[in-house]
Amino acid sequence: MSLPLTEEQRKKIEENRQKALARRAEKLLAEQHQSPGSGSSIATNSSQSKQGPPPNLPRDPSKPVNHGVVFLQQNLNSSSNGNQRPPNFHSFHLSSPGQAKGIGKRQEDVSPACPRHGPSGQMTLTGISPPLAQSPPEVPTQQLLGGTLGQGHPQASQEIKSTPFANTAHEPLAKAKSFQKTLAPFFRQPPRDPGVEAKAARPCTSGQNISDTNCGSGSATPGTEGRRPQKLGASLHKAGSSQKGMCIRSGGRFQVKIGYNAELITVFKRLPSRSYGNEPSVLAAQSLPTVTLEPLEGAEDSRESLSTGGVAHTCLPSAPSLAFVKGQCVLISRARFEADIGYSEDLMALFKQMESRSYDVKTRKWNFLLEEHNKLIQSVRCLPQVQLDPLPTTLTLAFASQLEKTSPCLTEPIPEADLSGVDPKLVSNLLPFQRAGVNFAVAKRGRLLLADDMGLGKTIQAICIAAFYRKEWPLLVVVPSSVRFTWEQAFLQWLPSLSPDRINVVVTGKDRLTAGLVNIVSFDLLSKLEKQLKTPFKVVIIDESHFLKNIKTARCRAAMPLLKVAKRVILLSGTPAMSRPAELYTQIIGVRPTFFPQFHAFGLRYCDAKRQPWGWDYSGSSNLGELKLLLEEAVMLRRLKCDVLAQLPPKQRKMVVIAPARISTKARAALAAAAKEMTTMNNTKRQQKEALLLFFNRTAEAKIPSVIEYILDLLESGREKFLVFAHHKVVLSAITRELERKQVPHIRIDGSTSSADREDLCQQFQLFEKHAVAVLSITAANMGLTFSSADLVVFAELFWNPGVLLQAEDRVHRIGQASSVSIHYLVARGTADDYLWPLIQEKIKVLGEAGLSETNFSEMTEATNYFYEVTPANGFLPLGRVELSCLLSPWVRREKVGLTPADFTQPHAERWLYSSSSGNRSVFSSWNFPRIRV
Ligand SMILES: Nc1ncnc2c1ncn2[C@@H]1O[C@H](COP(=O)(O)OP(=O)(O)OP(=O)(O)O)[C@@H](O)[C@H]1O
Repeated sequence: MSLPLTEEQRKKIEENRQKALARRAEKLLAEQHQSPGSGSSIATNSSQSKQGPPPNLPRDPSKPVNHGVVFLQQNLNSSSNGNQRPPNFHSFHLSSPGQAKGIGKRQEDVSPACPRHGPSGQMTLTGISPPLAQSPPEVPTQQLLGGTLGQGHPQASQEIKSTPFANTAHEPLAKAKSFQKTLAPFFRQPPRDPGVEAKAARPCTSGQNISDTNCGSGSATPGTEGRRPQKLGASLHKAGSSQKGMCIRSGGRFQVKIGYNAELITVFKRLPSRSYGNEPSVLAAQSLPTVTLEPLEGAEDSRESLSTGGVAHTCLPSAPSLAFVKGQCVLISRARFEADIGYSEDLMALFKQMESRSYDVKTRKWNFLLEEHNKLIQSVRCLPQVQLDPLPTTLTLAFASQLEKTSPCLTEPIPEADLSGVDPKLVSNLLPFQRAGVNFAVAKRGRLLLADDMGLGKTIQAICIAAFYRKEWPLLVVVPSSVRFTWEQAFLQWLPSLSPDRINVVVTGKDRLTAGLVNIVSFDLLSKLEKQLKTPFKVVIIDESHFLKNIKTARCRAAMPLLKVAKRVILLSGTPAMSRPAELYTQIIGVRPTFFPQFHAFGLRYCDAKRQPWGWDYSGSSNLGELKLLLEEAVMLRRLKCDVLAQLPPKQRKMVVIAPARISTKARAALAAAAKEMTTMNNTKRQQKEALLLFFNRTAEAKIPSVIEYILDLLESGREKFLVFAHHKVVLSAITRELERKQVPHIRIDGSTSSADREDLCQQFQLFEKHAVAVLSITAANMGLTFSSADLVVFAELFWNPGVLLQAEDRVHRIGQASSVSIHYLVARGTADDYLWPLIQEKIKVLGEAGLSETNFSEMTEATNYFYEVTPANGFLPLGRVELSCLLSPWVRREKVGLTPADFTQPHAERWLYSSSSGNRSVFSSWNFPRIRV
């Protein structure tokens, strides 16, 4: 940390600064003398305003007259151009003290005397003229006068007070012109990063910027920002004398205290917010031999101040540029862009030549059809004092059809994709909005970010899109490790044509990444295994693609090259950016590698990039409307739950298969022992029950790491509020411990929580504004509590009484719940869940058939792939209907197919048993028994 400067050090620094500035002025002056051609200042561009193009008139240094000027500014913070960098105010020097005269006429009255320089249509002192002539007709005159024009008029927030100044109307016409030359550098933009400046710099069209034309007075005002003060220095030197003045803040306005200078007054008169005060103090600066206007104290960026008279100058924040306007084009809709730029008379004239022009009274900006973009930019390049940056190339490419007007209609309907090659089971199950998602993906040639809200079925859509490009497989699916097996199940469920042994779930770093036709790998393993890749995958799915948000992470570094070479890239995320646009960058270039090749360009435009002493800060946001349009046009499809609520069931259950790899060897051994105990043939019913309880206990401990991993993944994915139910204290405690460690706000309600506390905790959770987790006991918190502010329930453990589970689900699915509720059941292979899950299914089914439960659990979960429908066609034997009594006892099933306890713990690739109950519905888990081929 640096120590504060002492007073003495500050003085020394200030002295040195003054000296440096003086030396700089000297040097510039010398340069000025050496190159007479460049000594000219104001561009020869004259306005085509009502007054017509006046000649370049020499500055008149005569008539020293004492007078004061009060220059009022209402809104010191108003930004004058699209760059959002307010021009700064600089000191100025005038060569000839003038005779005091009244100056009070409005610009229109004086205009014949106000020379404009340069080619037709060009106004030199951009932003000074009152906006009346250029104002859109819709804007009330009073607004214009009152300074509410805003963007189109940098000084629009200034109030016009036409307090008469003495005698200005009688000033020789010639005087006015030199004001432009002299005052132009007063308001300049702060120094910018050279890189940024270079990027933003508009090529000088004819080499004729402001500095290129000599107005005959010898004073100089360069057109380029960096050169303006130099020319000013030259001007001062030639004049040989100057006046001193200063800016004094006065409420929302500021006063300029300075002696008379005819040119200065002419400029003042052209400022709409001018007002004249006759207080003695204002006159204090009169008749000084030099003119130095000291800017307001405390203004930003004192480094930018220029001192030519030995006075330290600071900059005036937000003062409008008198000479140079700079801004940018910003997209505001698929068809239109707006010019985000300060006021310039010539620019207004140019805008009015655009056929598609439209003025937005709210934003006070002009906007145009995209097809006029190139024309406008080209025309603006002829205005030396205006810099209007075009839309970035990425945008012009993305909206090429609008720019080139190749597309007759604005929103062309997305054609229906031909899904005849995709499994009918999948296609027929797509909800209408999901089908539209697949169409969108195919229209984008298989490269997109599918950013549907959580729970809207991104998995089924992604599988369908990938299946559309099946000829280009093998397919790579990169997912968080906690959902690897859920994805496997989803492929099995939705693509019956895909043989199960063609699915390769990569479980360890020793596995092969390319062993299957469908290869599912976690982010972390991908970074270890990517070197295995000899030929790139042509089709890649990335689930929870926001995991790639940080380009520096190993997972991102591993995935990005794959995405670049893949032909189809399907990114899935319900929360592509959780806090700032910078997080979107990798996902955007993942889908469109040619967009914004440099992050910096993206950062400047959309992350409000700011240079800090330590480097660039990209944590902000800017032009978000444009970013949204770009994403929607070329990268992303996003639907919110509320958009498609009518198509969604009130509850969506999902079985999440927890990765068995997370179960420790010790736990696995304990589970095997418990399973063995359960399968002892001669056990009584009571003994069987005890054995199941033992198995259940062991399962609880074994599942803890995977449960925690899943919860943390949910939090990382942006799930804000959810409930986690568990039965065992050890599980509840492990979860709360982890949440405490991660400092995630949470509540816990279990059997030891008093009824008074329960209500309080419940209220606390309901009122939490950000993310929060309610950790609840299945048996102690399944009734009487309302958690409708959440829409997700996670069951870390199962329970044999489905009625209790349903009640627990309904803590969220109740009155006050406006959304579709997601229920995730975490089920671990090779554990008691193998028994409990089918048991629960059937019990609920029975309840449903008896009219005691509205929920057809089996139907819901069938869609969530716990079961596998078997047909002889796919090589498996349907075992026929199994009696309900048998279903309630897992042993019957086992005996029926002749399994041994060891089968329960075999590697998942070999576990397949299929059976069917009524109709075609399978009722047995697809993974908890060995596979039996017919
Ligand atoms: N068309 C459908 N038919 C049947 N079930 C569906 C359908 N669409 C989605 N589901 C089910 O809805 C649940 C949520 O789907 P999925 O997990 O794909 O959502 P998601 O958008 O990926 O959510 P998240 O972002 O939370 O991962 C799953 O159980 C899924 O099987």
